[in-house]
Formats: sequence, C-alpha cells, structure tokens
Amino acid sequence: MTLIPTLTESVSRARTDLRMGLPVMLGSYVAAAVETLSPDRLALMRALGPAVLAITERRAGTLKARVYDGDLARIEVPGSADWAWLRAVADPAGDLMTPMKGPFVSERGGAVMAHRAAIALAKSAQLLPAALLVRVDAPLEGLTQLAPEAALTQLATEAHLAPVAAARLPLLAAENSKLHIFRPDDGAAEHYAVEIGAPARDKPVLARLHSACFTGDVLGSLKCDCGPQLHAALGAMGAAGEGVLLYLNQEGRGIGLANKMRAYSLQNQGFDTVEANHRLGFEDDERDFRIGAGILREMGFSAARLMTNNPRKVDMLASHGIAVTERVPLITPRNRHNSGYLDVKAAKSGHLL
Ligand SMILES: Nc1nc2c(ncn2[C@@H]2O[C@H](COP(=O)(O)OP(=O)(O)OP(=O)(O)O)[C@@H](O)[C@H]2O)c(=O)[nH]1
Ligand SMILES: [Zn+2]
Repeated sequence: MTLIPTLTESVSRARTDLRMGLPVMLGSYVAAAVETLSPDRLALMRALGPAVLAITERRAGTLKARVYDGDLARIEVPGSADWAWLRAVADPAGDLMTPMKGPFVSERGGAVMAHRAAIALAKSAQLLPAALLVRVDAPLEGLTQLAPEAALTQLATEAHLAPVAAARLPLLAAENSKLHIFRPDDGAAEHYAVEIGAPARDKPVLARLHSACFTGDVLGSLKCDCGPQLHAALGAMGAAGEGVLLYLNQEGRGIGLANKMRAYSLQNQGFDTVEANHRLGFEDDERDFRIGAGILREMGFSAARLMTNNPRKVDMLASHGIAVTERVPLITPRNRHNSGYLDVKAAKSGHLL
C-alpha cells in the first residue's frame, strides 16, 4: 500500500479534472474535454503543437467526417479554427443553423489509444464526447498522468459496490421499507436500493432496476414513462409485501442530465430519442447494466422476477449472476407527449410495449 494514487484513483481524478476544464496527460498527449476547455487554456494547448479533435464515430456520421479508427475519428484542427469552431464540432445544438462546418480532414494511421481514452473519460465525466489532444515530447508537470490502455481497461472494469448506510424509511407505497446506499470503488456515483418488506434471499425477488430520471421521477415530466413506472413498481412491491427497487444514478441512459437536456433540445428540432443521442456522439444507451446485478448480489440475492419491458436488462442480469425466473411487464399509460417516445423504444430499442 502506498499513498500515491492507484490507477483507479488516477482515473477518477482525471474525470474530475476534465469536468473542471483541466487537461490530463494520456501517454504523450495532453488531452482536454472540449465542453469545459476555456479559450485561454485552448490557446495554451495550441501553443504546444498541432491539435487533433477526437470525436465518436456517431458524431462523425452526423458531420460527414471520415472515420478510419472504427469507433472514433481524429479530425485535424485547422490553424484558423477557434474555440467556437471546436465547440460547434462537438455540440450539435447549432447543426441545423450552421450545417456546413467542414470539410473535415481525418487523420489515418498512427496511435489512437490516447484519443479513445480521452473520449471514454469525457463520457464517464458525462460531458460531450469530444476531446482535444496535442502530442508533447515530455509530460506536463502537475497534470494527472495516465497510460491510455490502462485507463481504458480501468474504465471498462466492473466497479465493486459496497454498502455504506441503511435505515428504515416508511413509504407511501409500503410502510415497511428500508433505503440502502451503495458506493462504488471507482469514485463514480452512488446508487440506492429500496428494500420493501424482508424478501427471502434464497427465492427469486420481485425486483426493479430503475434508472434515474430527474425530469420524470421528481418533476412529473410527461415526456417519458419513468415517473409512473417508478411509482407502479413501488406500488406492486407494496401490494406484494416485498421487493427490491434499485435506483441507479444513470440519468439519461447514462449520459447525464445536461446531455439529456441537449438531447431533448434536439428532439424539439424533430429528432427522436435515439437519433438525438447519436447526433450528440453517444450510443443509444450508455448505461452500465452490471451495476444492478452487482448490488443484488451484494444484498444476497441470486434470482429475480424482474419488472421491465427491456429484454437487454433480463439478459444482462442473467449474464452477471442473477437468474431471471420471470419478466414482469411494467406498462404505464400513454399520453400525447410520451407516445412517440414509447413507439421509438419499441421500434429501435427492443422494448416490449
Ligand atoms: N438520453 C435520453 N435518456 C432518456 C430520454 N428519456 C428518458 N431517458 C432516460 O432513460 C432512462 C430510462 O430508460 P428507458 O429506456 O425509459 O427504460 P429502460 O430502463 O431501458 O426499460 P424499462 O425497464 O422497461 O423501464 C432514464 O435514465 C431516463 O432518464 C431521452 O429522450 N434521452
Ligand atoms: Zn424519464
């Protein structure tokens, strides 16, 4: 044991650095998230050498930029490009107003791991998935240092979630309830489990893996079905006298609330929920579905009757140590605001609605 940060701790630091607008060292590259990089720091980075903008294959598809690296594209930053140019490539907010930002010149061949790690870090910081990189001869002192391959491996590693606190919490849906808090060992967000009654550990538990939706759960948004699903699941568990509802802090299918609002803004321009994620540079669903299985295992469960309309959740639990003995549908009423969203989930995301 040493007081020097471990790889996990350095990755967590790097995530915080990028959120603050501070670059990090990825191998021999200085890397910064475009979303938080200030014009001053941009100027300092550009003084170090030629800059490259790394964007995802999804964002490149919208911009019609060539993709030679599979999941990402490395775009040369022209000498004349300023902060607004970088921002416009990274953020689709102005795509329809100013459609022609190119032509873009994509780099081909050469090292790409630092670029991939920078995008993965930006995603894990819930920023726009776009990073500026400049190659340097010697690492810059004082910046968080990471080896790109190791950072990528760490970001893909399943976190262990440890119980930190639990207390009785009488709910409208079930007076005999308890709230448990779980903290991951990778410095990312905590997740919660609502335990209703005292479900036996050796039988399939009635379970719901609910993904955070501030707009639906708290504000009663009509755009999605999250709020009604949350309350229907708690109600069903209350009626059954037992169950476990996991509240997973993976807002916006893992892209975070700010990016979800960017996606909503694109939906106001006419794109559907999946297209909006792609235009921002994200996959349809960026959630880590292993977290739910990890918490259920940690609580002592090995089988569930899972309340969901999403077959991917069933497959994921099954492949991470929780047998799903039954899928319990969780259908809530449609309204004129969420009907299109539910149709897209059924058509594009495989939801059984
Ligand atoms: N990115 C994005 N996230 C959304 C949008 N609408 C809702 N969400 C998020 O989607 C998550 C819920 O996922 P859903 O796809 O509705 O449902 P599911 O969890 O896959 O499946 P069920 O178990 O059947 O509910 C929550 O994290 C919401 O914040 C949207 O338009 N864009
Ligand atoms: Zn929602």
